[in-house]
Amino acid sequence: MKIVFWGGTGQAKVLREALAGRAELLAVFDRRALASPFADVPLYVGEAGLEQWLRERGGSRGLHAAVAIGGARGRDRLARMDQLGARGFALPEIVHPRAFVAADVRRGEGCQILALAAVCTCAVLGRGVIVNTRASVDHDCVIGDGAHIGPGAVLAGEVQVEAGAFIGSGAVVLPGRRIGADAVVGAGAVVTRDVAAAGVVAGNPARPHSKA
Ligand SMILES: CC(=O)SCCNC(=O)CCNC(=O)[C@H](O)C(C)(C)COP(=O)(O)OP(=O)(O)OC[C@H]1O[C@@H](n2cnc3c(N)ncnc32)[C@H](O)[C@@H]1OP(=O)(O)O
Repeated sequence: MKIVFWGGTGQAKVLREALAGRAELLAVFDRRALASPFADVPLYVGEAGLEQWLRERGGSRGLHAAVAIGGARGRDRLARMDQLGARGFALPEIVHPRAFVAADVRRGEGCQILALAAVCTCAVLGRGVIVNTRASVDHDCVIGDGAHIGPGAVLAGEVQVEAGAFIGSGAVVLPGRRIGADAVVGAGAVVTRDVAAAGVVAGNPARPHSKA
């Protein structure tokens, strides 16, 4: 598969490694004028850079794209997926060969499931979801579009994570809890109660977090 990435930072490096030997990376795009993260792949800046590249190449026919935007920026990832899809790129899922994904897991386009992650039976992943390195999504979890389950986070069974939410590294969410849309769960938090939409929680047990 021939692929381009939108996003030229750490997530791009991780995605390329996840695809090693299975895809040819042709170009990286970013809204900022960054140095390319790869010595052998050029970085083009912004929409204008993408347009120029497509003109030179003669279009997006047969090409794939992945959006390498992580952190709490799930809405940005989804918006960029929409733009690339509208330009004719296919948006494949990227599953690291050393991730475990149960055969019955349903997942939307453009999901990214990284090394040593586990996604267990009857889980449902929306569009553009990231299950990051060594994260665990247990049985019957439902993860909304654009949500990001951070490195090493653990979702017990039947957890619901709504669209755009971000679960920080190493957080634990107890069975059946609901994390509202666009909420942020801090690194290492232990979530014992539901989290409201757009809420930010941290600590053990997790409590609403505000800047000091
Ligand atoms: C591969 C990858 O890297 S994927 C990306 C993974 N990224 C993460 O997991 C990051 C998750 N984000 C966090 O945990 C953040 O710190 C948040 C969202 C909880 C808080 O962010 P901010 O409000 O910007 O926190 P800020 O850094 O200003 O710290 C404010 C206070 O909260 C404390 N704090 C920050 N994060 C946490 C946390 N996770 N748990 C407990 N306390 C925390 C800080 O120590 C600070 O306390 P102080 O004022 O007494 O020194």
